[in-house]
Amino acid sequence: MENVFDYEDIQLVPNKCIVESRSECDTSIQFGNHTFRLPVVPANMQTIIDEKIAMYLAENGYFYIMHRFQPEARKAFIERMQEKGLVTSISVGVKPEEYTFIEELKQQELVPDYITIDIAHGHSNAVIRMIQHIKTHIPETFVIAGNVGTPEAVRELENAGADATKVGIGPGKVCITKIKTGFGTGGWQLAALRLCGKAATKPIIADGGIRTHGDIAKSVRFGASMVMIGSLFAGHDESPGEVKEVDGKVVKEYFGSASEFQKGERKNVEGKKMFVEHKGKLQDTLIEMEQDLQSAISYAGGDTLDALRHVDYVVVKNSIFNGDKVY
Ligand SMILES: NC(=O)C1=CN([C@@H]2O[C@H](COP(=O)(O)OP(=O)(O)OC[C@H]3O[C@@H](n4cnc5c(N)ncnc54)[C@H](OP(=O)(O)O)[C@@H]3O)[C@@H](O)[C@H]2O)C=CC1
Ligand SMILES: Nc1nc2c(ncn2[C@@H]2O[C@H](COP(=O)(O)O)[C@@H](O)[C@H]2O)c(=O)[nH]1
Repeated sequence: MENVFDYEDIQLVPNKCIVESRSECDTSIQFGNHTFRLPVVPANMQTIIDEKIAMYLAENGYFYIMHRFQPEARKAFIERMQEKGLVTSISVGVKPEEYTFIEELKQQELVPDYITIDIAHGHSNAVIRMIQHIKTHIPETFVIAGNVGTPEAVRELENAGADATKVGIGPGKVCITKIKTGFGTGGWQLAALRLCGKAATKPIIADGGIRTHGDIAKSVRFGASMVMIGSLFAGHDESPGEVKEVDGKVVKEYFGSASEFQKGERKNVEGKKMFVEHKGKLQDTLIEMEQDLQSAISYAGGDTLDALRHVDYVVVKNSIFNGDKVY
């Protein structure tokens, strides 16, 4: 495979600025039937999102995807969001009970705006069958299918009816898939995104491996409509998860959805737990992301996200931080 690189190997090349202030740059994105403030979505993981955060995000114009690890809570969640006129966005798996769940959503008029099929190895007949099941029973729902790491998988899931595909096998901060199986896009996630983006005819979500806000701009440059982020959203005041003090510093837990902490057993474990430094308010991070992305758009020489999609780039293998550890 040629042209393999990751986020830290790439720098985007600036164009002449067309705005007087970065605040003129518009970071909004249309995704499905809705427009969101940022092309960013917190990962659908139990230590990243809960109902309170989902509501905050929806009320403030951000996209969200609720996780699927409290399956029995999903209907009441949809109901509460619908009562408030908010976007509804949930996750499902592929086990037999999930088929019944989809049928019940239809019968009980609890059709969500977005459903994400959240599976480790999304290039599979199990995911194709679930896409088709959702599209048969609730065709109006926007279906995000994943995760995948190849152009073939993107095409196959799109052909099965997916409205968007999620790209990233193993680049995540708490991922150990690459170590346990030897497979994935870890270390070349941005190049995999580029290949998938070229094959896609519908939106793609870049998932995993985002370590700096600049990586969001790079993801958009290489084809992402939306960027899913876990670790940068972990550790906030609002983040679910255990808090503790280590060496006088407050830290919060962040664990993988395929970790034994999530699964409750040590079987097919492909995720780990770590503690991240406490980061303050989620709102402050979202605002900083928006400002950094506005700045990126200004360097791209435009005033909307589209400007980022056409900028030139250079490969500066492992050198953009000049040896500094910035994250
Ligand atoms: N983005 C990523 O790189 C990764 C993400 N994850 C996250 O971990 C969570 C758990 O994922 P997952 O294990 O798929 O969910 P589930 O535990 O719900 O498994 C879903 C179904 O797929 C089967 N399955 C899982 N992996 C494979 C595989 N490699 N080959 C064949 N069948 C498989 C499972 O059977 P059985 O368990 O019996 O094999 C099960 O029937 C998800 O939230 C996922 O996003 C996990 C790993 C990688
Ligand atoms: N291989 C695994 N990947 C996982 C697991 N739990 C979540 N994930 C993926 O990571 C991203 C978040 O990545 P980050 O670099 O932003 O922290 C998340 O969206 C999932 O796709 C897991 O247990 N194993």
